[in-house]
Amino acid sequence: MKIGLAQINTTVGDLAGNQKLILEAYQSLVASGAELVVFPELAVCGYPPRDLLFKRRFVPDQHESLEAIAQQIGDAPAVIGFVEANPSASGRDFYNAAAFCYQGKVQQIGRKCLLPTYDVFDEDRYFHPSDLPLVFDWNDKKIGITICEDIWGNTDISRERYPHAPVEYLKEQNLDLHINLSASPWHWGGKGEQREGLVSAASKACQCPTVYVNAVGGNDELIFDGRSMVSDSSGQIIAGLAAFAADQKIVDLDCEEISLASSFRQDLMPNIEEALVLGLRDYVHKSGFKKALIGLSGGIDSAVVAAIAAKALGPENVTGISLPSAISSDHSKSDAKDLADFLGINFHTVAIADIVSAAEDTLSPLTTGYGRDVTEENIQARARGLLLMALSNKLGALLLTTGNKSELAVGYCTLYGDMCGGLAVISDLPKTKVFELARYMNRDKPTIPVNTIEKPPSAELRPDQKDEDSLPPYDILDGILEGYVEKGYSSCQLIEMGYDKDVVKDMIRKVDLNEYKRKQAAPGLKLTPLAFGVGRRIPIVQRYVS
Ligand SMILES: Nc1ncnc2c1ncn2[C@@H]1O[C@H](COP(=O)(O)OP(=O)(O)OC[C@H]2O[C@@H]([n+]3cccc(C(=O)O)c3)[C@H](O)[C@@H]2O)[C@@H](O)[C@H]1O
Ligand SMILES: Nc1ncnc2c1ncn2[C@@H]1O[C@H](COP(=O)(O)OP(=O)(O)OP(=O)(O)O)[C@@H](O)[C@H]1O
Ligand SMILES: NC(=O)CC[C@H](N)C(=O)O
Repeated sequence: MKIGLAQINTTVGDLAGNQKLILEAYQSLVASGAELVVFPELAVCGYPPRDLLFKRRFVPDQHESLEAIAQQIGDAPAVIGFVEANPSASGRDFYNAAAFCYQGKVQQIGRKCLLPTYDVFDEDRYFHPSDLPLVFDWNDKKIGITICEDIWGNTDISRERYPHAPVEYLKEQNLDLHINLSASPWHWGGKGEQREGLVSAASKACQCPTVYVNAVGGNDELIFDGRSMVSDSSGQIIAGLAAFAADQKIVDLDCEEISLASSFRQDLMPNIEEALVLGLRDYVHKSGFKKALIGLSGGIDSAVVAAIAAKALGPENVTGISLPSAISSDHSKSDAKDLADFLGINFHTVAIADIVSAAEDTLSPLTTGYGRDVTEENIQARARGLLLMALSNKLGALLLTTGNKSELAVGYCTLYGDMCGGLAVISDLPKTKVFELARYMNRDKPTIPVNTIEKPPSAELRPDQKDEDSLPPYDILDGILEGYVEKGYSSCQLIEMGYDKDVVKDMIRKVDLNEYKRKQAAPGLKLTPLAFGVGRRIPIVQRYVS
């Protein structure tokens, strides 16, 4: 049997646009010989729809869209993810469902059994779980349909969470084909390999091929990497689709030719670069923007963000602004200009010395006698924020904010200053990884000036300031932050791991104190298993210390 895998990039809530994508992919795959076409989880409305589901017309409108799609489906079936209204409406009003459509109608409906409710997922809030996955006969073939998390029920972490794994049921069903519709976002730490293991294990258990179709594209902070795949009945992965790009392919299950896409397995840095490019491009374009704006300090964070933006949007759509103050170094200006030349982006200089002194003079009747402190440092960052947001308004370009995960963790950033902006591109990338990515981006041609990578990081908000005056070296800071923020270790555990007691206590205190800043920060693209954002919900006002 020839199966078409339609790895499409939907937009949440764009019912008309998603319908068009679904029908175009269906028609082109069927024209090329597909006998059955599979789409990702919730393809009709996009994933995750979150509280759009509570808008009274959303699910009915989405049902109408599914009906309109089904009318265009001919003899070759399409399996399409959608939200089904739950007629028994016992609290959770919907099912996360898959429609098996052919000959102009929805002929079968499968429902998700395991509802992920952890990290960025919140499906228990919306969906009712099905007891069993759908199994039915079509054209003398027995087909089983699962939806994303349903195949995760057998993993070590989820065995305790879910008492019944749908695959355990499916393996008794003598299936000819197992189909899984997914919306599985990427993060580093082996997610791709984990999925391959699960797809392969499902095939081995059911002794039949598994067709796994994943979503692709950015939606808010989530980056779906695609990498749809097929495994044969022995569990061998026999086909793979592109990573971080829309793709479609026909796989002939009767002709088990191994045709893995070359990008199927990749090193960490290409993954991070591609994830950021896709996440940034989709956030900007799906929000209705074409252009982006970045304050270029000559430092590494803004350089990496500008390089990602140039790749994602095209250099002609990116503008870098150097905003030197009275204390800015010469290299901050020349490194910013070199970067803009390397990238081919638009570049302008707007001096802020006058606006900073005007702000200080205006305040002086109220501040005389206090002495200079962080207030004046922040006035510079805020003057830049003011001017960059004005240019965003005027040029219709989205301002990208440049803070990395390390500084956002400890609050080394100015609220309403350098935190201004619509998307925090690298807010889930620790500073040590920012350096690695910058070096990686220079692999083929000069992209980021070497001086930007080699000079010591500095906020340049007071003369001769260096990040390491206020923070431990970044390799130590990032180790502590990974342990405390991502793994939940206590200070005692971190000290036992060999980190200095005073440094640990100071950094943990800073992380806890700065929750208020992160709550007001722009949304950021998720790259790690635990990002600041919807997957981490720490109270702002709290006093627990561990
Ligand atoms: N719990 C709470 N809930 C809500 N708001 C709270 C708050 N605690 C303080 N605040 C408010 O926040 C203010 C303090 O925050 P903020 O004004 O940002 O100022 P603050 O955090 O004191 O200073 C910013 C620090 O970041 C450094 N920095 C700035 C810019 C860039 C970089 C870099 O390297 O990239 C580093 C800078 O050198 C300075 O050390 C308080 O004055 C108060 O208004
Ligand atoms: N002179 C400047 N011109 C333009 N933008 C600036 C300037 N200084 C700071 N910014 C903006 O504020 C952000 C924070 O910069 P800062 O130098 O304080 O810290 P950083 O974390 O070392 O960042 P970077 O590595 O980009 O310098 C920068 O990434 C940039 O977007
Ligand atoms: N949509 C889903 O069910 C996603 C959950 C799954 N564990 C994943 O991250 O891939």
